[in-house]
This record gives sequence, structure tokens and C-alpha cells, in this order.
Amino acid sequence: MVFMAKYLVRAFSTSLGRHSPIKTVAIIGSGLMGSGIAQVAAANGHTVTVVDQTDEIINKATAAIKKSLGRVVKKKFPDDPKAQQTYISDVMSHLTLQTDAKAAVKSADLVIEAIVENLEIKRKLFASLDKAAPPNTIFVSNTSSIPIRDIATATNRLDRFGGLHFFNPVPVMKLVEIIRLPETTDETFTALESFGKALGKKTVQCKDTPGFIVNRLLVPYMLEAVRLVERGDATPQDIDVAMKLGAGYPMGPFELLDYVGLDTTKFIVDGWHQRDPDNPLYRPSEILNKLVAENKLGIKTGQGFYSYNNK
Ligand SMILES: CC(=O)CC(=O)SCCNC(=O)CCNC(=O)[C@H](O)C(C)(C)COP(=O)(O)OP(=O)(O)OC[C@H]1O[C@@H](n2cnc3c(N)ncnc32)[C@H](O)[C@@H]1OP(=O)(O)O
Ligand SMILES: NC(=O)C1=CN([C@@H]2O[C@H](COP(=O)(O)OP(=O)(O)OC[C@H]3O[C@@H](n4cnc5c(N)ncnc54)[C@H](O)[C@@H]3O)[C@@H](O)[C@H]2O)C=CC1
Repeated sequence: MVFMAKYLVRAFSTSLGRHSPIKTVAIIGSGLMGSGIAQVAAANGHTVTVVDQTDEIINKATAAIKKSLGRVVKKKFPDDPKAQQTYISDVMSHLTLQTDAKAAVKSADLVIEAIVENLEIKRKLFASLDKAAPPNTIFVSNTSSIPIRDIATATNRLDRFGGLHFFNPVPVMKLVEIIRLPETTDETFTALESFGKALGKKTVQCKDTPGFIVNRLLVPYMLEAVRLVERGDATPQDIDVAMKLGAGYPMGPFELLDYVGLDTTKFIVDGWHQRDPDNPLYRPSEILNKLVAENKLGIKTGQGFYSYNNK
């Protein structure tokens, strides 16, 4: 029975992954996105190393991945606790979590960066990884809003650099945006496309334009919702109900802001405002700034526009 479940996992992984030249993946950053990407890559048969700054963060990420896998197996193997456990163990056996980024990239076919949304920190990381990784390793950033070129120029591998933008929650959201620089080779692009497909995602392609496709539309929408509240026109609760029932969105804008993280949203808005100060769509928001200053970052800290019991 255990063998059977293991065989099923492997067969499933291999069938999805067979066209991808990317087998070994290093993911830097084990937060919301890094842990989700790691889970899905490991579940599809890749060998994955995830890196973060401290053991405490790594332990938190390990627990988050196990919790998320718990949700996956409930659907995949209903009423079969043994198969559920076998699946979780098998996925976890494809995953290593640690704190040494340079060691992690040494044997990686692909490095996915999912650290804090800050250009200088991302550039510093990539400059050091560029020296540590083999020349053929492909580098991608999962940035929400920073131009890929601004990050990529910290390295000497623009031909093997791109954007691979996943969506939260990664195990559920079916899309990956692939961002191509003029220098990104066809070989690199095809490898990224195959990797996205090997993870069971639909891929779309976009130029290196602010916010790519989804965030270019979604972030101004969320900010406009905040401005409605700032003007006293409606409450967050009513706006959320309105957009769910009136527009068919799965979450209202305030639920989504808390879900994405108010810090990440603020990084996105501030970055765009700095680049394009006259664009009213990117005007900073007082409420957002206040909540972030109070460390009310959304679900991850238990408080944002709403309160959460994270226990
Ligand atoms: C900022 C950026 O750069 C880009 C971004 O990511 S923007 C954000 C994009 N994401 C969104 O817009 C998310 C919008 N919200 C949704 O789609 C949905 O509310 C949601 C999928 C998050 C949750 O859906 P829901 O129906 O409200 O809740 P729930 O019933 O708990 O979950 C639905 C399914 O997803 C699964 N699920 C949800 N979160 C999961 C996770 N982290 N891991 C594994 N499975 C998960 C659940 O197990 C459930 O499965 P079943 O339907 O088989 O029971
Ligand atoms: N939150 C979201 O919905 C989405 C976020 N993104 C992008 O993904 C990236 C990560 O976002 P989240 O996972 O939400 O952030 P997060 O705050 O949940 O996690 C970031 C992680 O990176 C770690 N980190 C920071 N600097 C590091 C370094 N130098 N080396 C190793 N680890 C480091 C932090 O300790 C933290 O665990 C950002 O660029 C963000 O814009 C992309 C899609 C959706």
C-alpha cells in the first residue's frame, strides 16, 4: 500500500515533469511565496533546497509547508490517512531547508529568488549567487513589481535570467507569468516555460513592464479600494462584500491585501511611486503606511485590515 502510494506520487511527478530540463531547484526566501513554490516544485518531483536567514524562519516555513500539504492530501486521498501521510513524507523527502544560499545554488539548474521586495537587497543577493552558481544555472526573480532588468544587471548572466512570477497561494493559483528580457535566450525561456508546465501551471508571457500583467491591474484596484475608505465613502467590510457578490471575486480587496501582505503591497506602491511620481494610480496611501508602521501586515502578523487568529 505504502509502495503503491509512493509509486503513484512518482508516476504523477514524472508525467508532469518529463519535458523540463530543470530538475534541481534552489529557492531563496521561505516566506509566503518561497514556501509555496518549494512545495509545488517538490510535489512535482524536483529536488528542492530552500534558503532563509535563520533556523527559526526555516522551522516556520517547514511547518507552513506541512500544513499546506495537509490541505492538499485531504482532497487527494480523502478517507485514507496512510496514503495522506505517505504523500506528505514523499514530498518532504524532496525538500531541504537551510541557511546557506551559496551552497544551495552550487548544484541547481534553477535559482528562484523570493526574498523581500527590495531592489538593493535582491541585487546584493544575486551578485553573490552569480559567483557561486555554475555558469549554466538559470536565475529568476519572483518579484511582484521590480523591473527584472534592474535585478538582473547585478549578474553577468542576462541570457540566463528572467522573471517567474507565481501567485499566492501557490499550491492553488494556476498561473505563472514568465518575464523575458531582450537578452533572455530562447533556450532559457523554453526551460522556464517547461518548468512552469511541469508544476501544473498555465504560463503567460509578458515584457519587463511594471507589475507585468496581473499586478499592473490588481494593485491599482486594491489601492483604489483603500482610497474609497480614506474618503469615508464605504467601509472595508462593505467593499469586500460588494466585490465578492457584485463582481464575483473570490476575495474582496481588503481580504486580498491582508492575504498578500501589507508590507509587500507597500513595497510595490512605494517603488512604483518613486519611479513614476506623477502617476495618481501609484500615490501612497496613508492608511496602508500607518498599518505597516504598526507592524499590522495582514494575516502573517495576525492583524491588518482585519484581525486573525493564527493559532
Ligand atoms: C502580489 C503578487 O505579486 C501576486 C499575487 O499573488 S496577487 C494574489 C493572487 N491571489 C488571489 O487573488 C487569491 C484570491 N483568493 C482565492 O482565490 C481564494 O479565496 C483562495 C483560493 C485563497 C481560498 O479559497 P476559499 O474557497 O475561500 O477557501 P478554502 O475553501 O479554504 O480554499 C479553497 C481550496 O484551496 C485549497 N487551499 C487554499 N489555500 C491553500 C494552501 N495554502 N495550500 C494548499 N491548498 C490550499 C483548500 O484546501 C481548498 O481546497 P478544496 O476546494 O479542495 O477544499
Ligand atoms: N505576497 C504575495 O502575495 C506575493 C509576493 N511576491 C513576491 O515574492 C517575494 C517574496 O514575497 P513573500 O513571500 O510574500 O514575502 P515574505 O515576507 O513572506 O518572505 C520573504 C522571506 O525572505 C527572507 N529573506 C529576506 N532577505 C533574505 C536573504 N537575503 N536571504 C534569504 N532569505 C531572505 C525573509 O526572511 C522572509 O522569510 C517578493 O519579491 C514579493 O514581491 C510575488 C507574488 C505574490
